[in-house]
Amino acid sequence: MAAIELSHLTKRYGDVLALDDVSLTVEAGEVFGFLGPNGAGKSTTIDVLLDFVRPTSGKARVLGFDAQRDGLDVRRRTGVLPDGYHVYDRLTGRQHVQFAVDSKGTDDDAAALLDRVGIADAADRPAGGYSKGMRQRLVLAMALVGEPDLLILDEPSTGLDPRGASEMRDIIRAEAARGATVFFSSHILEQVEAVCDRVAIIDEGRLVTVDTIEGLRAAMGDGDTLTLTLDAVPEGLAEAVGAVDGVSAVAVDADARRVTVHADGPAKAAVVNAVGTLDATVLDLATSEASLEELFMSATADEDAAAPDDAAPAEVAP
Ligand SMILES: Nc1ncnc2c1ncn2[C@@H]1O[C@H](COP(=O)(O)OP(=O)(O)OP(=O)(O)O)[C@@H](O)[C@H]1O
Repeated sequence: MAAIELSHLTKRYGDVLALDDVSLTVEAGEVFGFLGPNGAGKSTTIDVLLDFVRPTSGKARVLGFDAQRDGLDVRRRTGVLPDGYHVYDRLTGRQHVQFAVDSKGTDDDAAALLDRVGIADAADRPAGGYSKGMRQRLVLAMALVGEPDLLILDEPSTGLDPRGASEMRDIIRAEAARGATVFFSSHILEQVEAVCDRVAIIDEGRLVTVDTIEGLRAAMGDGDTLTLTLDAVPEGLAEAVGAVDGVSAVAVDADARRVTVHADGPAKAAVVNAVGTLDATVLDLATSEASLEELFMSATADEDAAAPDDAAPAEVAP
């Protein structure tokens, strides 16, 4: 059974088309990343899944239930870390988690959950005095109550330091290992890359792509960045390298005597050969995989900006 099934989901707020005909299936047990820039429609999608917002048209099924008709059933089996959750200043961390335990009617141990998210020491302090990261951890503990079948995490790393973000990833992995489906939104790409089975990219309400990270990389084609350090920058370097088949961008840093090239696999050797025909010696050579950041920028860029111009290679930052 699919954990989440969106079919032709559309949401309008007056003139704003927040979701535009979004169809998407998340399988049970998947860790699924929902990526997109600010205002893309991520929170709106999550709000529809939880029936906080009604779609203008289209359908959402969650854990086999109609999200709009059986919202209560969905919420009973789902743990949610909402965007911008406000804690109750005067209640302690323990009271918050106990409240979630009582509301869901489970027998979870509040202290154990607070320990799991790393704030056991602060369990009996009022949450009003918690830092942003501690609040985020507290709300995560509440989301974990009752071993939910589905965890919906809206920007889960907000406010977390690197260690907190790493612990968040460990918890996501552990929840998936237990059999839960995890659906989380983010614009922090490393978070997604580190834990996700698949990723959807949404932009301006439209689903741009749904794929694995590896699939995304393969689809982008012109994968790698090649950096050559030379003994000198010869005349016509950018032109010679830019003319190589498979090169999509060239940048020359004359001061550092460095040329950075965006090229597909076979083109890399041809680039080195092209430099060899000029009056220059290659002192050093480094390649790196296209980062998810580049993939994301490329997937959400305007079509004009995304398309490399073969005739005149665009500059890329070295
Ligand atoms: N209640 C609302 N009334 C009017 N417009 C709204 C409302 N909620 C969202 N929108 C608009 O819908 C679009 C999608 O917003 P949404 O909050 O879903 O984006 P998001 O991807 O979650 O963004 P962010 O990463 O900034 O949280 C935006 O243009 C936003 O201004």
